[in-house]
Amino acid sequence: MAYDILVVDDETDIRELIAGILDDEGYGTRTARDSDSAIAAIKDRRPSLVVLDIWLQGSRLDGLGVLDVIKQTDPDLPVVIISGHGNIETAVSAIKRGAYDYIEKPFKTDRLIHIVDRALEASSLKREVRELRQRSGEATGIIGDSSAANQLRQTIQKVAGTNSRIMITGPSGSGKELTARMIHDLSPRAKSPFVVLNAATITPERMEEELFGIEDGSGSLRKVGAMEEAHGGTLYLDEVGDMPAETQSKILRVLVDQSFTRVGGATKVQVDIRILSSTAKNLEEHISAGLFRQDLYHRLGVVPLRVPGLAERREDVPVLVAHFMEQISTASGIPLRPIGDDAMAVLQTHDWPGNVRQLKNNVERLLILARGEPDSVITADLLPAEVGATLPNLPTTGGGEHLMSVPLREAREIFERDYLQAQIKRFDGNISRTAEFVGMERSALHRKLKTLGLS
Ligand SMILES: Nc1ncnc2c1ncn2[C@@H]1O[C@H](COP(=O)(O)OP(=O)(O)OP(=O)(O)O)[C@@H](O)[C@H]1O
Repeated sequence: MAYDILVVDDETDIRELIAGILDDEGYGTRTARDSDSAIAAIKDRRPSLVVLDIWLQGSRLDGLGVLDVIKQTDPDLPVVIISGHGNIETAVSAIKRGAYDYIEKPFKTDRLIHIVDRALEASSLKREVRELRQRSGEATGIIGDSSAANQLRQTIQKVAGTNSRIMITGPSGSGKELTARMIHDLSPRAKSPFVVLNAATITPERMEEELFGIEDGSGSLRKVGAMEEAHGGTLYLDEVGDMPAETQSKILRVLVDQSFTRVGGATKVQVDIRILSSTAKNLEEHISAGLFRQDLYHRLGVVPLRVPGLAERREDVPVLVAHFMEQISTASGIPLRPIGDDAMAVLQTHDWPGNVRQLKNNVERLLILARGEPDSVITADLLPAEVGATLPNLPTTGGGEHLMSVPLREAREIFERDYLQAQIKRFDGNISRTAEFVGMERSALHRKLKTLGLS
């Protein structure tokens, strides 16, 4: 998708000049001459970036005022400030209020392009980091050699290039979201956002504001919803069967004309999105029970795609285990451990009701808990009871508790210490860069390090 840059300046010459330069660079541009039309243009459709004059004569708000509105409603929208010569103080104050950078008038074309490029790069990087963090070290592809995994990859390849809507079905933890991400990553929309909305975790009262955003009484944008955030990209509706009936009708309307109104608003917002949905439930039963609209089901599931549970592809277990071990070890610095044949046999014969997610959690726990014994092979007796191993001679923690009865949450705390230690080392002790990488505020990281006894 081409970038869409909004140029806001009260001086027509400068406005047209900036828009012209950016157009020549291949960016799409829109322009606004005052604060109200700028806010209206943003409300109309979220731009990729705003180039904003600081003065805006004759406007209700000056540039800083517009900047404040943007940062309150959409803090991730990058803003480049145009300031008058010798106005460094105001420009610096703009940066403190959240602008990405500023450029002084008169400016050189190259400098404008350079700053805009950098701001766009930083914001897509920011988004990538956020998405990566959401994935929290997840696989970048479907791992597995079974014919079921091969077939799944082939189907993903086939449907990715089309714009068709897809209903992904399969049991919980089987890889539906991963499948949706792969479809997005392989599609022409890959450079635009992939936005996840999990209907099972949002209360019916908040569903519409999460999907469509909010406008207040005066028509100002208060919150960007998932539909708008996904503009140009893909919206993944997880557990779509849990959508309240009223929201289902509204989604149906979006599918028909690719536009919607925000909660509390009247203006139509046009979006270009591809919708992928998923369900672990039997939606046909939901339809018979009158809980899900049949017409919506057909429109969302133009292409149905089923992700098989792990019990249907046991041959994938060894390669998944190896993959997760490596992933966790790389992220945390915990050394890899070889896994014994007996343990692997147990893992491969287990039924995995929680599918790949459950297997992954167990691998994580094994790696963390086996880390005290360098080079030791992970044996079946280290496996948790629910996985079906016999548990004689369990190693014990300092407190005398059985290691495998340590809940994953506590195991993760042990893991967290190693993880943070490894990241700090990686960034040569630089706390700011570590904090940015692990997605924490600097002060929060400091506190965490203290609690963990690391500082
Ligand atoms: N074939 C696979 N290869 C590598 N990793 C996988 C695979 N399948 C699933 N995973 C990983 O397992 C975890 C669960 O997968 P995912 O979240 O995609 O499942 P889901 O079916 O969407 O779950 P839910 O129904 O709970 O939403 C994720 O960490 C994912 O990266």
